[in-house]
Amino acid sequence: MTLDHLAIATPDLDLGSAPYTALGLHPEGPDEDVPTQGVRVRAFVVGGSLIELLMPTRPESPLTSFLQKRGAGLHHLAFRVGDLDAEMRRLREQGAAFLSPEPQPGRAGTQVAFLHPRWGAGTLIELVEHPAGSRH
Ligand SMILES: CC[C@@H](C(=O)O)C(=O)SCCNC(=O)CCNC(=O)[C@H](O)C(C)(C)COP(=O)(O)OP(=O)(O)OC[C@H]1O[C@@H](n2cnc3c(N)ncnc32)[C@H](O)[C@@H]1OP(=O)(O)O
Ligand SMILES: [Co+2]
Repeated sequence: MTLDHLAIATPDLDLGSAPYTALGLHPEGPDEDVPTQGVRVRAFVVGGSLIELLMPTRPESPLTSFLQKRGAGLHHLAFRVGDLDAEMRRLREQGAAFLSPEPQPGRAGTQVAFLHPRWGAGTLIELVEHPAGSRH
């Protein structure tokens, strides 16, 4: 399993990007809206992983309540899996609690599923399956 991305919550993508651009990182492509999650994403490639900055695009986005309750900063870790359905079945057999019953659309054509932060010992953990042939 590999680390697919770290996600950082920010109220403003340009503000949130400042430390990463100062470090010499560049956005991978244009910002992407993911309406099913209520977020806009800016992704920076770091080695084989991404840092994703997430900004809410509507009041009921999970990022809106996160920013209100906790402020800007690390929001979740995401691990890349080959077969998301199989991995969800395997973890459910061990008692894992997913936040939605089925995989949902993520950025760049991915399918994603989130595990409750309680299961993640205080960290929100996401599993990601990429479409065949994609790098990031
Ligand atoms: C860009 C698209 C996609 C991708 O391709 O990568 C994404 O990453 S989308 C990212 C945004 N989507 C999500 O986060 C979906 C999953 N999240 C949720 O369903 C909710 O955010 C949540 C985790 C269930 C929290 O919902 P909320 O309504 O805010 O509930 P609470 O405030 O009551 O929180 C419950 C509990 O969990 C703790 N918490 C909340 N968020 C986090 C977090 N990001 N990291 C760690 N812990 C978190 C919160 O403090 C509460 O703890 P207790 O008080 O101890 O119960
Ligand atoms: Co994510």
